[in-house]
Amino acid sequence: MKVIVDNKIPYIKGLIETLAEDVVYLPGKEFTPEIVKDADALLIRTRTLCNRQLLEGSKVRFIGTATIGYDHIDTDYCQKAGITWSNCPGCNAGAVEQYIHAALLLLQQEKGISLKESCLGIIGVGHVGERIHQMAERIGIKVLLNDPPRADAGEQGFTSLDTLAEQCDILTFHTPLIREGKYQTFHLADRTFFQKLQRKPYLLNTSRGEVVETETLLEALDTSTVAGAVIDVWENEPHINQELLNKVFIGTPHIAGYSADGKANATRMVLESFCRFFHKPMNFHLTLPEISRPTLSGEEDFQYLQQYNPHIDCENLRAHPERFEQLRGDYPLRRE
Ligand SMILES: NC(=O)c1ccc[n+]([C@@H]2O[C@H](COP(=O)([O-])OP(=O)(O)OC[C@H]3O[C@@H](n4cnc5c(N)ncnc54)[C@H](O)[C@@H]3O)[C@@H](O)[C@H]2O)c1
Ligand SMILES: O=C(O)[C@H](O)[C@H](O)COP(=O)(O)O
Repeated sequence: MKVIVDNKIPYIKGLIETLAEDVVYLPGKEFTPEIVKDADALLIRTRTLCNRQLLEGSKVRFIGTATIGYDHIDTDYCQKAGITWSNCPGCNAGAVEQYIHAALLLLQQEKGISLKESCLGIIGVGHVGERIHQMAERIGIKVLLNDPPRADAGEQGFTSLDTLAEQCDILTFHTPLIREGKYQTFHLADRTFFQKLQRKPYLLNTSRGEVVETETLLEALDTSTVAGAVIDVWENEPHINQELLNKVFIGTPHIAGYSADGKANATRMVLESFCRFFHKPMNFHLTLPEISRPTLSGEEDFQYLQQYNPHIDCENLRAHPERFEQLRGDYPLRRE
């Protein structure tokens, strides 16, 4: 069996070789129709666009993406072509929670936001959004939730996006990228949405860049319709809008989910899906390297930021925006 593996999936080397005879490692952007033609499976990240152009005429029967998001897989095409795919639900939700928690603490420390007197709107309340919800309740922020698919399924506790726009001081996006249909999230934050904002909120986006319309966010920052933004995901990555990078409070190279723990979960889950599909025994063991924990001092919030402070990732990106992809590829995976 031949498997092509993205060479930036950590902890997989040595394990996949026990499950397949022929394993080829490649950068995610270098998967071509010629290369995948005789592969049985692809183990990918968000950088490999899996569509007709890549897959037509190939032997590929299984695609596993070691990520939560799967908007880079043309699922309709895969269904028609008889290709099974899987993602890793929730794998790095803890890392995104850590990122948002740190961003909220920085808003409090540096922008004078009183979290306990603020209202946080969470748009998309799945694996990540639920964790943010619980974290926000722990630290005493009032929360409003927006998730039309869950509300339409009869679940309680959700409110409209318009209500969030009117009442929230901080808005955080955690939806998948859905390009069309009833639950479209492509440019969910568009001009109409920004016009409804009442409280000059901070806007946080760790979902996908295309969920927020870049030009309109820039205008909203210029006109103080929003007080500021924390942006981890960008339209047109890795060729990001540098004007936006310079204007945001925090701008990072799509690393909110980049904890060692989250990456290890993803690798384990993608291997489990691979084994289920090909009826292989799951007798591999994935262990994370031990880390020496730093000695922390000061108050609890200060200690939290000593463990992870997104300003450092922001400074690195501002110094070299052209190295967006390299900064992700060489990221020193943090612990949750
Ligand atoms: N920046 C990062 O590193 C990073 C890491 C993990 C995930 N993500 C992104 O975050 C997204 C969410 O992750 P998750 O694990 O919570 O996914 P999930 O599928 O568990 O939850 C997504 C939620 O969004 C809701 N939703 C769908 N359409 C919506 C709409 N139009 N408006 C409001 N809510 C809507 C769904 O009902 C669901 O509850 C992923 O799809 C991925 O794109 C980014
Ligand atoms: O969807 C996800 O899981 C995240 O966006 C993830 O962090 C992206 O990871 P990458 O494709 O860079 O491995």
